[in-house]
Amino acid sequence: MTRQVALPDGGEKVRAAGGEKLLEAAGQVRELLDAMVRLDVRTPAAPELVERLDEVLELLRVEIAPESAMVPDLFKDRKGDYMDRSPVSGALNPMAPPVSLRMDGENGVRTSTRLGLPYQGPPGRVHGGWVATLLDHVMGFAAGTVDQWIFTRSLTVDYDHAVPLFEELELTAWVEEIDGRKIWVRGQIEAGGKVVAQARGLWLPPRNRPAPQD
Ligand SMILES: CCCCCCCC(=O)SCCNC(=O)CCNC(=O)[C@H](O)C(C)(C)COP(=O)(O)OP(=O)(O)OC[C@H]1O[C@@H](n2cnc3c(N)ncnc32)[C@H](O)[C@@H]1OP(=O)(O)O
Repeated sequence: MTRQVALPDGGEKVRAAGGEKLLEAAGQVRELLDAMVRLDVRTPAAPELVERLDEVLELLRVEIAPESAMVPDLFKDRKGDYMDRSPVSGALNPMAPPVSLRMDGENGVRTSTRLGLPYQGPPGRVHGGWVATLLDHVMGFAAGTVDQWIFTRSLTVDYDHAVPLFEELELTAWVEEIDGRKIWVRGQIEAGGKVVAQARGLWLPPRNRPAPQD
């Protein structure tokens, strides 16, 4: 079973298209997100922060595309820098940790990441919703989100142990079984060499799409 899996390129296309500065800005906003959750509520920097951010937003208001322009047609191939805006692996999305995906054998996808305070759930641990998000994302790519949409139909996550903040997390996902349109995928997160979370899920293309090739 050999499957073609297209992965986000970690911003290479953006860089090649002259978006180096925008990538740098995304990195700064990512740093800003981290700073926001580390500020004291009475920080004396707040008034100036508001003023400076207002200037930044003023600059952007005339540049940003309408929301509808950023939503691609579901049944056309994904083009442009759509993947660079993803909330998990999008180099241009400051919400994304980000993760840079790579192949792991023929049917698997692997990545590593480290999450900081914006992702904190219980003290010192990654928020469970983000644990599921990370797994959903890498498992979706392992399922073969290849220039077409394949959706998560079911995802069951086992939170075996705490998923720690500030530590290197190894994420892997692999296709377990293909049954017609149904693609069953497994995924796991390791920290310090131990599996801390694992998941199994079902991925499906929309009904009017051709079935994936075995
Ligand atoms: C940019 C990169 C993104 C990375 C990927 C990230 C992943 C995502 O965020 S995806 C977004 C979240 N998911 C969604 O929006 C999906 C919403 N759901 C849908 O659109 C539809 O339900 C869709 C397209 C998945 C499936 O549609 P449809 O084929 O009509 O569904 P449905 O008939 O309910 O199920 C199909 C089959 O799966 C089976 N099935 C469904 N759930 C289960 C389950 N839990 N266990 C076993 N079988 C199941 C059904 O019984 C059915 O079987 P059969 O065809 O043999 O009768």
